[in-house]
Amino acid sequence: PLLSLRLQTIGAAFVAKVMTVGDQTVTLGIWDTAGSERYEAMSRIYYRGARAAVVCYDLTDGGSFQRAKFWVNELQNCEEGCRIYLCGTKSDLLEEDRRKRGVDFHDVQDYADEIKADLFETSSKTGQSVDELFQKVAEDYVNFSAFQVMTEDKGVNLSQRNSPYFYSCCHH
Ligand SMILES: Nc1nc2c(ncn2[C@@H]2O[C@H](COP(=O)(O)OP(=O)(O)OP(=O)(O)O)[C@@H](O)[C@H]2O)c(=O)[nH]1
Repeated sequence: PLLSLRLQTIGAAFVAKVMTVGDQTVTLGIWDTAGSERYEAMSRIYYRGARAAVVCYDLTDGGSFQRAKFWVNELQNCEEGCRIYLCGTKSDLLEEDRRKRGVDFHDVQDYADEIKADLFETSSKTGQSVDELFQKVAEDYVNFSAFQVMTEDKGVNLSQRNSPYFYSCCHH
């Protein structure tokens, strides 16, 4: 094309997605934060208190996987109650040509095991595995919250500002 326009995320975009898990309805509040390091401080504001983070990298770009590790470290250091999902994007390009894979699948799988993250390979173009990813996020949220309620003595004190429930982006 003569003119190629690519909109970069500045700050964050928000969408609410209503999901069904068994007989429960869960509304995921999803913030799409800027991947660029330039907006690093701003992204931090949006994921504070998040219960789940989908860390994306481009399956055709090894460097993007290294940058994804930076965000995983950030989350591990700052967000104890946040489950991490690794998401390799643009899987449609690999369907076209396997040689385009820039990150070895087994290396990512090993890393995912190490950080106890689930791993998905998705395509925004074809929609491949996108629904599965968000369904897993919702299911884990429901199951993990149920487990947490069972193991907590007397519920949750919402007046505690550092309570993960206070900032939770997901709610029933
Ligand atoms: N083939 C293919 N191209 C994609 C896919 N997802 C994104 N792209 C392309 O990759 C480029 C970057 O996509 P974005 O969605 O803007 O990437 P981003 O990581 O959100 O970037 P920031 O907004 O800067 O954080 C665009 O040219 C998209 O068209 C995909 O699933 N398949």
